[in-house]
Amino acid sequence: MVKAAVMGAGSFGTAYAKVLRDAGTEVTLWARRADVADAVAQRRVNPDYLPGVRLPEGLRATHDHAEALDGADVVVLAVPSQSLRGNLAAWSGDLPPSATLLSLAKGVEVGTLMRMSQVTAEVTGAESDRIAVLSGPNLAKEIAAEQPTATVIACPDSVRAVAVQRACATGYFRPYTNTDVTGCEVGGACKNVIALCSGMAAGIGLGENTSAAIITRGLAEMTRLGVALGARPETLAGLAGVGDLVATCVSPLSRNRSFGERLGRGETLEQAQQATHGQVAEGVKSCSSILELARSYGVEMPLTEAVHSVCHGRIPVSQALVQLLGRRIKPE
Ligand SMILES: NC(=O)c1ccc[n+]([C@@H]2O[C@H](COP(=O)([O-])OP(=O)(O)OC[C@H]3O[C@@H](n4cnc5c(N)ncnc54)[C@H](O)[C@@H]3O)[C@@H](O)[C@H]2O)c1
Ligand SMILES: O=P(O)(O)OC[C@H](O)CO
Repeated sequence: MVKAAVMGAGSFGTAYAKVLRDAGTEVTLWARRADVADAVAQRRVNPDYLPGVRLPEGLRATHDHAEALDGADVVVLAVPSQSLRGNLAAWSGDLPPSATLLSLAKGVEVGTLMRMSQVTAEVTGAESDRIAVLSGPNLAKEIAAEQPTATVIACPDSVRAVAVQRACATGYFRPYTNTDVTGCEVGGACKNVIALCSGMAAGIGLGENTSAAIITRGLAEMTRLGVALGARPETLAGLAGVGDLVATCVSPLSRNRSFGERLGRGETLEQAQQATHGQVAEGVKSCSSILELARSYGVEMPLTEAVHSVCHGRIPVSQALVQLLGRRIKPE
């Protein structure tokens, strides 16, 4: 039986641990907080992150990272992107040397401008064929409710991708494989920023024409960046690109969209942050790193630029809108 360590017991780490366990994989979930590990191990619940969800029998949980990692074939990295480097450094002495390292995080590191697979390679020294990413339209609460969900598992080594695919395929969770790690990571990181934008538009009262324009032009700008970084455009047209973009831009369950909506309604960044109750809206930080990355490749990302101006330049959403619509008109 495949053995997995899921490192991070937030919403998605917990939901994906359930998927793996439901698929027949042996799973240990590592929680940063001892009380969360105890709740999962003893009562089969994670009330802070997935309230109301009954977790499967046989799902182990611990607060001790070495215990979770011991003998794992797959190590699932389920912490927020800006904390991945620090967490990996703390775990690196205990990572099994031939395990597949599977990142669930959707972001670009501030400062280094690295994608999560690059951070993982740098910190652990693992070869790129051992590093995989999972990305797609995967709202944790819907997965935990066992609603039909598809995703993409990307790894340069297709044998490893298929092994992870088999370890998490269930009646409600359908993983596809891909070798385009860059495309999946660019899609996952950029869609959070576009979802912030979509939420901002909804928050100031705009309707579906605007929403559709943001999603479509958001796809165009994330595809431009992906291609510049070596991704395949087909990946951005798939589940990890347009699929995730649509789910995140339209769902009230998305933390990024909800965060943007609060800003659109006139709340400050601090007020919106407080309302997340400690959960991550990854796009707030990644809009800076993505924008810097895009500029370094000469790629235009006007929606990302607008989100960055609102979040970090502190301009009102209405002013960002005027700036966007004042851009030079051009062919599609
Ligand atoms: N929630 C979803 O629906 C979903 C779906 C797909 C991908 N993701 C991605 O998965 C990653 C994790 O998201 P999540 O929803 O599980 O996040 P979350 O905010 O619900 O939980 C984060 C978890 O990481 C732990 N953690 C460890 N070190 C941390 C640190 N230094 N700072 C903050 N938290 C730390 C927290 O204790 C917590 O258990 C993100 O990159 C997110 O974009 C989330
Ligand atoms: O809640 P969000 O905005 O972090 O989005 C969750 C997932 O990434 C959707 O696929």
